[in-house]
Amino acid sequence: MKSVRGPVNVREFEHAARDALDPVFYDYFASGAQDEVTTAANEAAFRRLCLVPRVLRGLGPPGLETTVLGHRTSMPLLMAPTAFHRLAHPGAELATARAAAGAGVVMIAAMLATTAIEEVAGEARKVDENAALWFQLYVQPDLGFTEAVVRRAEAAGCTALVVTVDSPALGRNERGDRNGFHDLPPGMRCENLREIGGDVRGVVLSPEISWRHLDWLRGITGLPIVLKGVLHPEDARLAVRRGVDGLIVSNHGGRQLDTTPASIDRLPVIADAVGGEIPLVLDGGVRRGTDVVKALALGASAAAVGRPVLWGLAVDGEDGVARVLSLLRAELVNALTLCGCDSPLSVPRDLVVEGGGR
Ligand SMILES: Cc1cc2nc3c(=O)[nH]c(=O)nc-3n(C[C@H](O)[C@H](O)[C@H](O)COP(=O)(O)O)c2cc1C
Ligand SMILES: CCCCC(=O)C(=O)O
Repeated sequence: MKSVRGPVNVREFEHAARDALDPVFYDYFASGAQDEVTTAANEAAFRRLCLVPRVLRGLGPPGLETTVLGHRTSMPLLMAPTAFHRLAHPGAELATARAAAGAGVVMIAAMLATTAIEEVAGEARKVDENAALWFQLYVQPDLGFTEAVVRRAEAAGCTALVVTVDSPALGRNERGDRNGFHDLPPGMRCENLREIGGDVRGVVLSPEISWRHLDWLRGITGLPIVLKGVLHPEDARLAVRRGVDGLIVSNHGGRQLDTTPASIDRLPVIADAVGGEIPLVLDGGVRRGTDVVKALALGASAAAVGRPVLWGLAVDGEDGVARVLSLLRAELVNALTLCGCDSPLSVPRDLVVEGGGR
């Protein structure tokens, strides 16, 4: 018998989204690079890590509010940037933005969105005039165009730039190759790329992008800069030295270089390298409130979700995304309570052990 309540967790949202979506678009959202080893590893790593709760702490119900990069958020969970929301639902990024603003979480809007950043920002503000929106950027070799995009994000009121640094080339996506999916369907454009015609194929993922470009970016904008896609502790140290404001420890959901480690497995070593100097966000495979708790314990200020938002959007537009966020919120309250923690800031490192040892 089919459930009448709808999905009760993120996994069930994925199943429902798979039923709802064109299979080619489902593959685009779900897939990883090549053998999808890393995509699978991200979720598997969370299952391998165990939580060791503390008892009798008498703390009362946990509060979830915290700050990330100085922004208040109703819980330590952000929306990772994902491209092409219109493939999931006609409400596209406007629906996602309303759900994020309604839930009081930061949305990281993708440069490759199918809705212009000005419209996304306007929609979020209709729900909450203080809604926090960050902008994800692929630095382009054409610096004039890159600057034009940054100016649009600034003018729209975005409060941080998330520079994706794990993409000196596009990962090899074999599901996309098999499906012949290399371009947006007619009627959909990348509205943040208007200056170059709106065609996603105009975007250049270039191996020539370097720390020099970061210095240039630092010089043209006062916005905080967050690097997304750092996995090596030396890069984390270089980022701190270069004045970067935050890092997203991420392997792009396994969509770029396949066989990188699970992102959660890189978090402790990055946290040690950074030594608390700048905030860390963890994404990749976060599907449960317990996953968020593990990220907090291992040194993140917050976690972010990519695909879960897309599953919610595909199933029921704004309401679907809102439901995914509220499920994760309820799971997080439950997990923190069961762990004996009363806030995202009081999750100790020794809450997490490998496999049950020590
Ligand atoms: C369909 C899809 C599109 C994505 N597009 C972008 C993008 O445009 N820019 C970017 O920096 N990351 C992009 N990502 C990566 C996400 O920001 C995030 O790192 C990843 O999805 C996290 O893993 P999760 O999906 O397991 O939560 C995309 C991910 C997916 C699944
Ligand atoms: C040129 C498309 C890149 C979008 C992206 O980052 C992803 O699909 O993972």
